[in-house]
Amino acid sequence: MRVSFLNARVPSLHLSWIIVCAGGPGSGKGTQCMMIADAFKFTHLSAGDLLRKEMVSDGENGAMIRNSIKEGKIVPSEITIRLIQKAIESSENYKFLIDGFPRSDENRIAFERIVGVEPDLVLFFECPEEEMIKRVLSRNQGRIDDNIETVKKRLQVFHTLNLPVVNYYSRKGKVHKINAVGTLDEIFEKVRPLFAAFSKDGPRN
Ligand SMILES: Nc1ncnc2c1ncn2[C@@H]1O[C@H](COP(=O)(O)OP(=O)(O)O)[C@@H](O)[C@H]1O
Ligand SMILES: Nc1ccn([C@H]2C[C@H](O)[C@@H](COP(=O)(O)OP(=O)(O)O)O2)c(=O)n1
Ligand SMILES: [Mg+2]
Repeated sequence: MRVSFLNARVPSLHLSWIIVCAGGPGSGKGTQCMMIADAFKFTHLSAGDLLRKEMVSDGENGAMIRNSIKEGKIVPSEITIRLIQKAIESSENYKFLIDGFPRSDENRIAFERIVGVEPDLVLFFECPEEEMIKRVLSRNQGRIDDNIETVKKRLQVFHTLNLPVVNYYSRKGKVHKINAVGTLDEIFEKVRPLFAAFSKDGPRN
């Protein structure tokens, strides 16, 4: 177990690789992250999955998280960061793939302030809007936000809040764009070469 670091800048996280996965709803982030995590031994942390788990727990924020997700809005950063930190803390790994976070400049700035690290690489899955809508509406996971009304709101949030984060990291030379149209394997073959640099286990130098 790592040394506890909630609400503190943690030296051990500075020894980890952090890769962020961005893209609109249905662009295939979760699917590719699972394939990457499996092939390259990354710990996959989906911000949406962590929030959905918290939503159904007895925690005090459950109702608020449910409402935000239903409305396609971004949950306050402190809540999401706390869940991500807890997941990192309980891991022995030094390689993290964070899926769907940061999703706004507010998310990003709070993460930098609280955790004190920046991603090493940002994968950005580019997908046409009609394709994203089609995929979300046929996802079939019983999610309260996979309906046309909420998807439209999420696409709006993607343009106004998510893309500025991608643009910020792009200016820092950290973004790698991937065309997200194709079969799962075709997309994974575009992702694979980027991970050659992260194939070693253990702490980074
Ligand atoms: N390349 C692809 N082509 C077609 N369908 C896909 C592709 N990648 C993922 N999907 C499907 O589209 C839906 C959304 O994918 P998901 O990985 O959950 O996206 P995201 O996490 O970006 O919302 C899922 O039902 C998934 O099985
Ligand atoms: N950083 C984040 C990530 C997700 N959320 C909320 C708001 C999002 O619409 C939902 C669902 O996110 P999720 O990443 O699971 O959605 P997609 O995989 O892109 O379809 O969770 C958030 O508030 N903050
Ligand atoms: Mg997802």
